[in-house]
Formats: sequence, structure tokens, C-alpha cells
Amino acid sequence: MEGNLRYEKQYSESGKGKLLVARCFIPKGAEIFSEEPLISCQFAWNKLYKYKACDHCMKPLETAEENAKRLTNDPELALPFKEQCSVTKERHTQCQKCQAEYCSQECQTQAYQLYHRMLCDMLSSPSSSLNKLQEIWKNSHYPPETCNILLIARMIARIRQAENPKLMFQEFLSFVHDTSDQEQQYVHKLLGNQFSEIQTMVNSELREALFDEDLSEIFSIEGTQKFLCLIGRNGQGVGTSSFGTWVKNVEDLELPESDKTALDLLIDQIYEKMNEVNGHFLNCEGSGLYSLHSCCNHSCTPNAEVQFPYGNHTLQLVATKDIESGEEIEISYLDDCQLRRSKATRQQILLENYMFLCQCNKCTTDQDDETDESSDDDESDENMEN
Ligand SMILES: C[S@@+](CC[C@H](N)C(=O)[O-])C[C@H]1O[C@@H](n2cnc3c(N)ncnc32)[C@H](O)[C@@H]1O
Repeated sequence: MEGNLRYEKQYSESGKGKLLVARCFIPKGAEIFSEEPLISCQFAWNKLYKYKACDHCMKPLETAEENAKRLTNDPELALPFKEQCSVTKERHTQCQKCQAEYCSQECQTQAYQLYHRMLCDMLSSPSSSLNKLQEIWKNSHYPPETCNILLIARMIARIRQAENPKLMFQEFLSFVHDTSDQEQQYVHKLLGNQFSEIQTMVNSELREALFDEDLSEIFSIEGTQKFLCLIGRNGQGVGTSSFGTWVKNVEDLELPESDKTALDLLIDQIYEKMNEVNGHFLNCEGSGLYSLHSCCNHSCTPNAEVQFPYGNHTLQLVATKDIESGEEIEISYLDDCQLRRSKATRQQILLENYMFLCQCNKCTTDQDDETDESSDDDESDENMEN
């Protein structure tokens, strides 16, 4: 199988750590790989805002029409081509103990086998340390969120439920997780002074909920800090939307030109209304840790991008340019708007969020401060979403 892969892992000689390199020519638009996350989790505030998605794969649980009604605040809204909605409610299941909802029995079983068995009891009791931990986190990380502390609880449960917990722990440690850079100049922003009290609380609730003598290293304060940095530096934002999937499906339909025009108009009007009512928070969001994707370095002129074509947490890496054999495969950790900012601003955002001074081609050859197209006042709080 190795022989068919379009990429290989290498180690950078210029201090960028692991990286992915193309093993063959990859044409623009082609899939480089797709992968399931090692672990993923929705953001903590989703429930309150009524974003409903599978507790395991993040596939939306409300139909495209329900989704559109909620986000436009228009209970009368009706969508044509309802059969193009991919939500199949008759397949949905629920954990009888903690009420977690799933898009299918397969997801419920997978979640239980991977991490849910260890967490279910605690999640079903409102006063448990795990629920306390979620509340502590929610109260210090308001939307837009970039990670949920339950992701760490799931990581620990995944390690403890693994056939070989030490091996699974090592797998997580293969993601970059240092809490400061080599010169000790920069510390990850999740470990900033404003969060020091929270780190102690998080550590103590994690110990109470999930302590295991054999894995005591995870439960030290340094262990908690490492895990926080690990999700901060590698976590990939995931966004799913049943309306978005419906739009993609109806756009592929073979329709007479006049019907297509009417449909496009309807879609534009719905999106406009959604933006008016809800701003930019249209997706059910969360984050995940992906083994292969986390080997991709950042570039301010990337040649690949992350997509979620299946409407769940399965990630696909797609070439956005022709990539020559031997070329590094690079994504952007910045969104399009941030990519147009000056070198100084881009570097500051990357330092704050990922603790590195960008060594991509553009940054090492560029004196582009004057090309900055936007104000440098906005703060960035983006994860590896783009
Ligand atoms: C998701 S990891 C990418 C893979 C990483 N090189 C590794 O060894 O695992 C993100 C980290 O890679 C490094 N990195 C990514 N892009 C970089 C770049 N353009 N310049 C320097 N370091 C970079 C930084 O340490 C960053 O925190």
C-alpha cells in the first residue's frame, strides 16, 4: 500500500520538524489523502446555541430545512429538493445513560469502544468532575472557541481504553507539544498568565475524573500543559452544516437553466438572512487531532488545503496547485484574510497561536510589509481552520 501513497513523511533540516513531501506529481484539485481523526470533539458552547451534531463524527442531526429555519429565524421557510438532505433521522441513536446523540449505531459503537465507556458515567452526572471541568472551561473560553477541554478528557480516555495504553500515549506525544520554543522566548497562548489558575483547576479535575497510576505523567501540571499545547498547536477546526451539504448536493443537480437561476437566488437569499441573524457562526464547530494532517507545515503561499467533503469529521487534503514530486506539501494555518496581511502581522499571529517564527518561502524571501491589505488592529484567534 505504501507504494500508492502520494506523500511521505520527512524531517526538516531547517528546524521545521516533521513535514510531508509529495512522492509524485499531484495535479491541482487532486486528493492527497483523507483521514479520520485520532480524536475529535464539538465545542462546548454548541449545545446552548442549539447546534446539534453527532457526538462522535459531528455529522449534523437537524435536517437542512430545520437548520435553515433555525439560522434564519424563519419557521415558515421551506426548502425544495428535500431528498437532497443527507440527514437520516431514522438512523439516529442516543446513549441511554448520558443522552449523547449519534447519527448512527456505528458511530455510537465506535465512540463507546474508543473513549465513551470511560466517560459516560461522569457525563451523566451534572456534579461530576468532568462536567465541572466543562463549566470551568466554558466560562473562560467564550465563542468563537478554538478548542474544548473535553477533547483532552477524550484523549485520556482513548489512551486508557486502548489495548496498549502506553503505545497510544506515545502516539499522542508524536504531535508537537512543547510548551515553549527552544529559546524559551515564546509560550503558547493557552498557557498565558490569564489562564494559570484555570490550568490548576483543569489539572485537578482531570486527576479526579481520570487518574491512572500507570499514566501518572499525564496528570502532573506539566502533563496538562503539554496536552493543552498539543491541541493548541495541532488541533484542526471542523465545521459541518446540513444546509451546506444540501446546497452542495442541489448545485450538482441537472436542472433547466431557469430552475437553476431560481435555486441560486433562493440560496443567496437564505445565506443573506442567516448572516443577518447569526453573523458568521453557521456551522456546527469543533476540533480534532489528525495524525497525518498534523505533519503538514504552514506556508503563507500554500499548495494544499483541508476540506470536509463528507459533512462529518473526516478530513481530506486537496492540492490547490500542481505539486511537483519532492515538493513540500504545505497548508495555511491562517485564513484568507490573514494571509493578505503584512509579514509582521502574519508572523505575530503564527507566534501567538502556534509558537513559531514562520520560515516559509514567502516569509524568508519577502519584504512585503507594504502589501498589507487590511488594518493590523484585529486580533486573531483562529485555529488551523482555513
Ligand atoms: C502541526 S505541526 C506541523 C508539523 C511539525 N513540523 C512537526 O514536527 O510535527 C505545527 C508546528 O510545526 C512547526 N511549523 C509549521 N510550519 C512552520 C513554518 N512555516 N516555519 C517554522 N515552523 C513551522 C511549528 O513548530 C508548529 O508549531
